[in-house]
Amino acid sequence: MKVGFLGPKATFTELAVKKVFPGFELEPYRTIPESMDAVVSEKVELAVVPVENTLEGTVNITLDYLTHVVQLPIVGEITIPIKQHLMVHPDNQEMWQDVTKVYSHSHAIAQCHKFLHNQFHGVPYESVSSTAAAAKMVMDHPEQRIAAIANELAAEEYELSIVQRDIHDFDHNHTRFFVLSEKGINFEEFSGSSHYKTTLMVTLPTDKAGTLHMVLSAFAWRKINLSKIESRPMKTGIGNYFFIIDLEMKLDDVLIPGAMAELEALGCGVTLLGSYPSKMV
Ligand SMILES: O=C(O)C(=O)Cc1ccccc1
Repeated sequence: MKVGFLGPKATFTELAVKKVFPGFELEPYRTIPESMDAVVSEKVELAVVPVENTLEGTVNITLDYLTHVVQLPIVGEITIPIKQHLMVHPDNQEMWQDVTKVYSHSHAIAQCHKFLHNQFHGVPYESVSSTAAAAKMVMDHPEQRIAAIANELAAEEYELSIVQRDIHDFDHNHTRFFVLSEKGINFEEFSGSSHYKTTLMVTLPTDKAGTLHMVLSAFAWRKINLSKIESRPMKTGIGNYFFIIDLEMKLDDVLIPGAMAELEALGCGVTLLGSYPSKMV
């Protein structure tokens, strides 16, 4: 089975993939949407995509592409700890404090804002497609005094020197990844986890006051725990939003279908994005 992921080699996404799919054939893609397209066009059986980080919140491109462009079932969730390190080309190791630019993925830069503000005040940073792409760029340009923020594996892969370890601003830095597949993968087998979540996409009717309150109460009186509710733009006009709601339970025959029917009776649109085991590595 082939797994698509945000490349190049040694991204955090690849780390997440390797934790639960060791020995699988890996196919790196330049962007998150390209890795999802590869599932649709059957170049890979599944894709693993970052969806939320503890420090920086939702990876908007992932949720937006999943809700607006491709319809891929979420079959699993992987959460891994994230440790960010600052790395330079070995030629520039001695003068690492004189770097003229820092490259990384926008989420990684955001996770290290305090560090960058204190240690590299005034030094510009630039976001690139992934942390590993930044590391590769530093490897390819020893003549430039640039640094990358990336993980340990990237430092090894691209033969860079880590000059500052653990530069993320808060200790509890984790990222959640979705496993997407149309192949009816049983993620419980791969992850060994039987802790399930269910994710719904809910649109509200435009003309009714208090609908969000009623949506929440449909879950509340059934004692269905919500682990996340996120609003995202419908992209149809200012103020038009839909909701992504994560429920802390497996899709059953009674409670979730009952709640979904209640939301539909309120005039909401409800789509099941997946009911899947959640693995914390
Ligand atoms: O750029 C990467 O390595 C990714 O996999 C995306 C990402 C970036 C920062 C934290 C978690 C995932």
